[in-house]
Amino acid sequence: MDFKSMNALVTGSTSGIGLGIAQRLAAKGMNVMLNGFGTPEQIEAAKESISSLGVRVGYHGADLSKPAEIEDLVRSTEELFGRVDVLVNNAGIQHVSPVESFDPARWDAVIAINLSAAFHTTRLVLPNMQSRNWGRIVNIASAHGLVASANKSAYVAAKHGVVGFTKVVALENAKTGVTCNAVCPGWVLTPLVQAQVDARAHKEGITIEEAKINLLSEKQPSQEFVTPEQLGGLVVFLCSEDANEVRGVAWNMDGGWVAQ
Ligand SMILES: NC(=O)C1=CN([C@@H]2O[C@H](COP(=O)(O)OP(=O)(O)OC[C@H]3O[C@@H](n4cnc5c(N)ncnc54)[C@H](O)[C@@H]3O)[C@@H](O)[C@H]2O)C=CC1
Ligand SMILES: CC(=O)CC(=O)O
Repeated sequence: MDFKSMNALVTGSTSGIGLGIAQRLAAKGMNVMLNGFGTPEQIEAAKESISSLGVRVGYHGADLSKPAEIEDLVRSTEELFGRVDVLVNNAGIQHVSPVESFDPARWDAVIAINLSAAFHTTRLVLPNMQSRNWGRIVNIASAHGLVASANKSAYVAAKHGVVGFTKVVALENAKTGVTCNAVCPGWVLTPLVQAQVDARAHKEGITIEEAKINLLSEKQPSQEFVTPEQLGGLVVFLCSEDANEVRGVAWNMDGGWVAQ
């Protein structure tokens, strides 16, 4: 399988896990369409980190809570590269609150960005993948797609939804060359988690370093953060020929979180 003739769309790839995955795919020779928010400098740096690997790079700022912008993102990627071979649904946000005080607007945003966006991108790329009888869809779920934690109702519901959706897409395409799988990371030290570390340090009156240790100790037996690069390596594997019969899995990479 020649990754060098392939094109990937990675949502939420201006930082964190998405950028790490985009860089690993680009290092294998895939052209990459980036998406996500950020300052012009951040977006330029993300693009440069991909183009410096000798592949083509595009950027589209679609807000994934808006289906019309998702349609434009997919259409623009197909126009730029000719087709989408690999779709990585990665964009996500977090909101932490008990159910009774959970802001309904935050609930809607988490469900839209973390779950519904994956439905929209998938429904839009599938027909062309099916007509070519090849495609890879990788959904970045979470350990929270397999088990729950208090105060994360929307996130846990969305991530469990992503795992369920992944299985359905895998089954509907099981007799084709299109596979769909989920990756379920444990803690990764990205802006999404740094905000929780900072909040914890503030609330408990401890240092940022102590807050990181406490966060890991609670859930992640390895006591080490998973890295975006490691997750990128797993996505590269799921895109390979060796993964032709990996279908509908929810593959955790979580330092032992869900083994407990
Ligand atoms: N950091 C962690 O410990 C874990 C993260 N995840 C998941 O990994 C994915 C990436 O998260 P991180 O890299 O940690 O977070 P991050 O905050 O570093 O990156 C999120 C990305 O999504 C983009 N984004 C946010 N809202 C968007 C919107 N409305 N439209 C388009 N793009 C939007 C951001 O601009 C950014 O590029 C998320 O789905 C998250 O739930 C899963 C397990 C663990
Ligand atoms: C483990 C994750 O998915 C991150 C979180 O719960 O905030």
